[in-house]
Amino acid sequence: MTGTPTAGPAGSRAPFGARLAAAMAEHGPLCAGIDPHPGLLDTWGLSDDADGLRTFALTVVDALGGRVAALKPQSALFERHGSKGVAVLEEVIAAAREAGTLTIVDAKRGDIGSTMAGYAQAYLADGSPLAGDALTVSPFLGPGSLTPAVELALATGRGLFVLCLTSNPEGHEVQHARSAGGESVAAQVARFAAELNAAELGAVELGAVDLEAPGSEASESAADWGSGGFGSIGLVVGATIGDAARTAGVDLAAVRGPLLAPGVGAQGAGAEELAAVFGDARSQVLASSSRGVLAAGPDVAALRTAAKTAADEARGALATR
Ligand SMILES: O=c1ccn([C@@H]2O[C@H](COP(=O)(O)O)[C@@H](O)[C@H]2O)c(=O)[nH]1
Repeated sequence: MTGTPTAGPAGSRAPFGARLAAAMAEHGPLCAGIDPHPGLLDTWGLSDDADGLRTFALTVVDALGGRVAALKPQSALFERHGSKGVAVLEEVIAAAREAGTLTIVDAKRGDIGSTMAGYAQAYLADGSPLAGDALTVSPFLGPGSLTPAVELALATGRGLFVLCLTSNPEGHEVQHARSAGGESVAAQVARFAAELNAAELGAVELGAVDLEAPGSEASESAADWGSGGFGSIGLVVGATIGDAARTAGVDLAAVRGPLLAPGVGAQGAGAEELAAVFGDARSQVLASSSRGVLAAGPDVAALRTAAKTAADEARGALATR
C-alpha cells in the first residue's frame, strides 16, 4: 500500500484527520483547488458550459489524482452551470476517490441547525453523491449551529474545515469583532474546533475509536494516527492574513486540527507568508492553491509540474526543523 489510507467500506473509514495527516506526509502539504473560472475555461480552449467544465475538472483529477494531498473543488463554479454542473461535481468527487485522493468540497455551508442537518446529509453522508472527504462550513450563525455536520462528519470518518480567519480583506470586520468577554469571533471558532478535536483525539488515545476497522487500510497506519494525526475538525486560515491570528488571540497550534490555508499563488501569498503566518502551527498547514496551479493547464505534465513546485515550496516553508 501507499502511505495514504483511503476510504474502506461504509462504517470502516478511518478518521479524516488521520487520513489527511498520512496524505500530507506522503504527498506534501498542498491542496490543489479545482476552480473552473470562466476565464480559465477560455484559456484552456474550453466552452463555458457543462461540457467544458467536465473536461476541465476531470483533466485536473487525471493530472493530480494520486499526486497531491487533497483536491478542493470549488462548488460555486460548478453550481453556476446548474444541475448539469452539480452532476459534474459529483463525477469529480467520484473520480478523485477512484484515484485515491482526498476531496475537500468547498461549499462553505452554514445555516440554522435543522437546515444544517440537510446540508450534512448532502455533503457528509455515506452514499451521497456530493460527499467528499471533508466540507468547508461557515460558523457565522454560531459555531453550535454546525453540530449536525460535526456529528455526521465524525460518524462517517469525514472532516470539516470551519471558516476562522479568511484570506479576503473583508473578513477582518467580522472575525476580529469581540464579545462582551473580550474574546474575538475567530478565537471562539478556534476554541470550538479545539474542544471537538481534543475529544476526538482523546477517544483515539483511549482506544475508543477503532482505527483497525476491517476492510479499510487503517490498520497498517493506526499507530501513526494515534500519535501524529490531526483531529478531524480543521480551520480555514488564509495565508494572506499577516499577524491576524495573534491580534485576534487565536492559538492555532492548540486546535490540533488541520489548517487549510488558501491565498497561496493568485492571492499573493508564498513561502515567506506561510512560514510567518503559522508559526508553531506550521506542521498542521495544508496550503491551498487553485489558479496558481490551474494556470499551467491544460497540459497534464505542466499541471503536475506546477503542483509539485507549489508542494515543494510549501513543504520547505512549513518544515519545522
Ligand atoms: O478564506 C478563504 C476561504 C476559501 N477560499 C477559496 O480558496 C480558493 C482560492 O483560489 P485561488 O485561485 O488560489 O485564489 C477559492 O476557491 C476560494 O473560494 C479562499 O480563497 N479564501
